[in-house]
Amino acid sequence: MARSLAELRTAIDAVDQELLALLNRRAALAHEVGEVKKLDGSPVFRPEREAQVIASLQQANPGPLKPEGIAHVWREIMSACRALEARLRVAYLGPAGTFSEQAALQFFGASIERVPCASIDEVFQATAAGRADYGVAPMENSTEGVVSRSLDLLLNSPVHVVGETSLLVRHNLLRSSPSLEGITAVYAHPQALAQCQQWLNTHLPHAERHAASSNAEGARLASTHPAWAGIASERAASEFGLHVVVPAIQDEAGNRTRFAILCLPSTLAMPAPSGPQGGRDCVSLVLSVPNRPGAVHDLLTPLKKHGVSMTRFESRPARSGSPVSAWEYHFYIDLQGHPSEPHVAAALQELQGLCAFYKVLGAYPVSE
Ligand SMILES: O=C(O)C(=O)C[C@]1(C(=O)O)C=C[C@@H](O)C=C1
Repeated sequence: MARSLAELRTAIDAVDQELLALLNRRAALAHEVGEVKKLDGSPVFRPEREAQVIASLQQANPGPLKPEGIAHVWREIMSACRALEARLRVAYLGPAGTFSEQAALQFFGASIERVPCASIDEVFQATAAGRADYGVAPMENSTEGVVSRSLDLLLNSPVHVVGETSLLVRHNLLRSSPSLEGITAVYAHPQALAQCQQWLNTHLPHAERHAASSNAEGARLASTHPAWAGIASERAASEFGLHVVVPAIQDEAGNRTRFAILCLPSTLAMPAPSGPQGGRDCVSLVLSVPNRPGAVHDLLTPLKKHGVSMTRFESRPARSGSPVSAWEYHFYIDLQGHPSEPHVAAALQELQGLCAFYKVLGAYPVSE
C-alpha cells in the first residue's frame, strides 16, 4: 500500500536531518580549507574546482535528480561553504532585480556580498580598483549580438576573464495593474526593447518605448505611473510590487545572455584547466593584424595546423583615433582548450607572431 502523506513527510524529515549533519561536516572541511589558504595566501574562489565538483557529481548521479538540479544545489552548497572562508564581493550592473544580478547569483550562489553598479563601466572600475573581488559583465546576447561596451572595456582594463555563465533571459511585461489596457509607455534597457520588438509591435503598437539604464530601473519607473509598463525579470516584479501582465514576451524563446566573470590577476590568476572530470575550457583573446591582404585569413593557419577549434570570432573597430587606421579592427576570438595544453600553446605562440596586437583576455571553464 502507498505510504500516506504524513509518513512520507516523516521520512523526508529524517533524510533532512542526515543531510544537515553531512552538510555541516562539509562546511567544517571548507572552513579548514580556508585556514590552509590563509596560511599560503591562495585564492578562496577556485572556479575550476567548483566545475570539477559539479561535473563529477553529475557523472555519478543515479537520479532521479536531474543534472541541472545537481548543479543548482551544489552551486549553493559551495557558495555557503565558500562564505565561511571569505564572503566574496561581486560587482554587477544593478540595481537589484537585473539579469546581471541573476547571472551573478547563478555563478557564485547567493552567499555573496552584492555590489550593484550604475553602468558596465562602473563594474569594470569597481573590480579594477578592488572595491569588488569579482565583476560580472554581459558579453553577448543570442538575439541581439555582442555587448560592444563590454568588449571595448576588456581591451584596456587590467581585469581578466576567469569564468562565464549563460543565463536564459525571459522578459516579462510588468505593470502596477494586471491588464494590458491603457499602457502609454514602456520602459526598459535598449537591449530588452530590441529583444521584444515584434511582441511590442503586435500587442502595444501605440505605446512609446523609452530606454532605461537597466530593466530594473525600467520596472522602478513603471511602478511610479499607472499607465507605464516595464520589461524585466520576475525578480524585478517582486522587488517593485508589480504584476507580471504577460510572461516571456521575448521574440526568441531560447533568448540567452552570456556574462563574463572578471577579476584582477592578483585576486585569481588564470584558472587551471578543469581537466577530464570538469567541463571544457576556453581561451579568449583580442588581437589585431597588420593591414595587408590575407592577414585575417592567415590567422586560421596555426589553428588548423594544431587542431584548435575557434568557437567565436567578433570584430570591433579599433578606434585608435588615427585617420589612417580608421578601418582597422580588433578581433575577439574564443578558442577551445587551455593554454597549458601543448597543442593550444603551440597555436597561441604562432598566432601571436602574426599579430600587431595580442592580448589573452582569460582562460576558463565554459558554461554548460
Ligand atoms: O576546494 C577548495 O579550494 C575550497 O575552498 C572548497 C570549495 C567547496 O566548497 O567545495 C569552496 C570554494 C572554492 O571555490 C572551491 C571549493
